[in-house]
Amino acid sequence: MRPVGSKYLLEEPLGRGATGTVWRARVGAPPAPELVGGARGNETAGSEAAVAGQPGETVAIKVLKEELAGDPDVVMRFLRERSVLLRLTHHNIVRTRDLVVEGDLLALVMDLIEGPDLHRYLRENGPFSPIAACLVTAQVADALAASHADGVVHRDLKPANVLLTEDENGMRPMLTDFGIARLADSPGLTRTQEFVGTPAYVAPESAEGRPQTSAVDIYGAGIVLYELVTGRPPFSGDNALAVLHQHLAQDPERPANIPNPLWTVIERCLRKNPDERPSAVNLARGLRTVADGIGAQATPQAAGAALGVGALLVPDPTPAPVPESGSLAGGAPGAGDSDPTQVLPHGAGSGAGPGGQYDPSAETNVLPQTGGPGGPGGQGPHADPTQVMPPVPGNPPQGQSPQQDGPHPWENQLRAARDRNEQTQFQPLDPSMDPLRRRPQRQAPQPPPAPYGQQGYGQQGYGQQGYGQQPPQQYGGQQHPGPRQQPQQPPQRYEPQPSRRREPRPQREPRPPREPRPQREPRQRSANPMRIPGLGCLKGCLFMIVILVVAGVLIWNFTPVPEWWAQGKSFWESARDVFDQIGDFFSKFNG
Ligand SMILES: Nc1ncnc2c1ncn2[C@@H]1O[C@H](COP(=O)(O)OP(=O)(O)OP(=O)(O)O)[C@@H](O)[C@H]1O
Repeated sequence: MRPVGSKYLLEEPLGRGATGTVWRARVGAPPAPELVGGARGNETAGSEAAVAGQPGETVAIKVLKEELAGDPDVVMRFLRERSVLLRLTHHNIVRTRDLVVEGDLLALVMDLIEGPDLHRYLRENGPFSPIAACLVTAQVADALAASHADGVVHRDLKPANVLLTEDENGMRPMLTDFGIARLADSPGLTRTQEFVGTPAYVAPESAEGRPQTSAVDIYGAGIVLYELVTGRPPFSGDNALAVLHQHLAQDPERPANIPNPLWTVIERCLRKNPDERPSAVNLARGLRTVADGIGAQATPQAAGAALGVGALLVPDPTPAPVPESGSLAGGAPGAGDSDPTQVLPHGAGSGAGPGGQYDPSAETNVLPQTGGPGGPGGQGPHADPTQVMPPVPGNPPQGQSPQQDGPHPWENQLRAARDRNEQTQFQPLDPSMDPLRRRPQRQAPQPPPAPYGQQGYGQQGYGQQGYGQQPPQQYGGQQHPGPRQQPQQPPQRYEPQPSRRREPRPQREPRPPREPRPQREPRQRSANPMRIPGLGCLKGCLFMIVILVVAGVLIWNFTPVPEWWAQGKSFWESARDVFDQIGDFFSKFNG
């Protein structure tokens, strides 16, 4: 096990994304009291306290990729975002417990969520019923409302970033990866042309490089909602550029099974103009109204309210702005038109018609060439637009940014944060056990999903035939039969099942708390504890004097110096004599 920070031990990788690897980890023994004191002394001003975990408690730790951790801008953002992320607590947000800076390692410590993510759940269980989709997305919107109120925009909302856990009310979606898009959005990284993003969920303004606000998250929520009811995102294409272009220019196709009120919500969220999208609060309210009104058992009033949901979907008059809006595709206006990350022409905005004017070959310096399936970023005819874009090959060396030339403005904070974490109690570590040396493998492809009823989250869960038909009590105790349900079935709750994502493992014994180490005697330099100031220097002087005396005696006895001295010759005359004698010697020898 590898220690991270002063108190975390990485155990096993849970998965890897574009920005780093998530590990299951354990809180280790608390650091010695004097170290804790030292740590507090170094805490950066104004930062929130990290969540103190219990020894043995399991957590999830996202270790950011090296190229992120090596970028001074990312480190700067990491430090700046610390208090924001630690403050962000909500029922539907995965809590960030700590941010660790240790040497070149940056890591986010989070609560460990045992359930699958929504992407995996969808793949294994198929689409949700409209009611279930509304209720899940409403909770995601709750999380967004809380974060937007705090000025935090997620910017990478997608099913893979919604983890599913369960509580006494049933399954609970929890939004994770807050702030990660912001960290990855470093000028240094975008300059090296690494595109970090997921084309299927990118809002038009992000794709086009316009300023972004919290409305990008509403767009992402609209895509997620669409995907929950249909099983696929609305826009797909041969390559990422084609997908991005559809976000800009194409309206989503309406599937047959979507009730009118639900389509109203989706259509509003997917408006190209961010100012026309509802606020997160209104989205949550609208979705619950729709869920109440579209079931077979809905009252006439609820059905009427659902039909009028459009009136509820009022846009946010003051959307939270995305600071330093370096976009996925290009710089915000004013941010520098020469931004090499520009991929889509500014002119190809919402007004651009299908088949618009943009020439993919002209703006591929960020997006990978669509050279073919399997090629970097070339996603082929069956490309999955939900995949994170791979980095472009042939990038210049990572982590170069202008700030690297001079001292970074956040250097002091960085040093303080590193000091704070550098009291790690290192334990002897078998290299073969070091999880950071073993590159975590992608999880093996899962077997095709078993039929409903045999799955962990299947029939009794949130799936197409589960949650949607028998929503849990928390939603007013009413049943909301969706179009695909059989209303006669007794209400079913989501039963906790072992996650299909990870093999069940034997319960570990909690480690007994470590014995306090015996206090060590302070180190002494000599047997004599009394220190005489200047003694070291005096010893050196005496030693030099002895050497000079010995050298003098040797020169006097074994060289002709005393002779020269007696004859009163100068140094140069003596030296000339010596050379003459040597010359005579050799001429005699030759003769
Ligand atoms: N707090 C957590 N608890 C348990 N598992 C988690 C947690 N956070 C992430 N995971 C899992 O770790 C895996 C990788 O997560 P990560 O966020 O890195 O992936 P991603 O969202 O696909 O990528 P990225 O957001 O970097 O583009 C996912 O399968 C996710 O389900």
